[in-house]
Amino acid sequence: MNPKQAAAERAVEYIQDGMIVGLGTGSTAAYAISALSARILSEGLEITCIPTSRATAESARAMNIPLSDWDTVRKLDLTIDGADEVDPQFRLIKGGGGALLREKIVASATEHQIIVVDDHKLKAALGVFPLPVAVVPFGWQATRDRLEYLLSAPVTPRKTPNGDIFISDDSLYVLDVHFGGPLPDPDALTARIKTITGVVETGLFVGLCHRVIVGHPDGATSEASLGYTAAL
Ligand SMILES: O=C[C@H](O)[C@H](O)[C@H](O)COP(=O)(O)O
Repeated sequence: MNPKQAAAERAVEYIQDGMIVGLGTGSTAAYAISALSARILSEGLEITCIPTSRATAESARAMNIPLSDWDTVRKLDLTIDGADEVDPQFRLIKGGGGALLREKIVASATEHQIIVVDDHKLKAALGVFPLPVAVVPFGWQATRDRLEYLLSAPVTPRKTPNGDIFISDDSLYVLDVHFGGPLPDPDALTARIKTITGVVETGLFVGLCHRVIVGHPDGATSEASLGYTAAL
């Protein structure tokens, strides 16, 4: 079995009747959405979900997964999402698909955040994958220049495969910061970046992951948890 699929299917086992569940974005999270849909069908699982992107909402609807909105939900019991890099302290780089802002809002409101990855995503230190930063489109060129100056690293605007500038679900641009090596002081980095006017959010997630489930090439999974003590 595909390692991403194996990790995602293991994560879906943590979902219980009555939960409010966050649905992540990306290819790994997509496997979780399919597995969840299968459980709803086979077990009559009663849950409601908050999607982290329009694409995820569309997939969930197509698979008859009940969705909710923020009018009725303030806290989520469990969220399953992917990541681009994970370090030993469970810090993450996310946003390879541009969904970092909604993903961080959902993660911040989630009691038990499960990150599902294949073993290539495990890193001793974050920073080879470019760090996405969501910015307001107005004056983005000036925001990019200030980011480059602050961080001493090249910053490029995210483009679509056909070369247009990428626009997020919240009508923001995404600037990728190419550190090309370990992030400088990851715990303080988002606060530093947010001193720049025009920056909305970064794809650096600190203190927002409680469990990591890793899929391996042979289809086995391994997992570890941090700071989450509820009986499972
Ligand atoms: O914006 C996208 C998300 O942060 C994804 O969860 C992340 O990029 C991982 O995606 P994938 O599972 O496709 O590697």
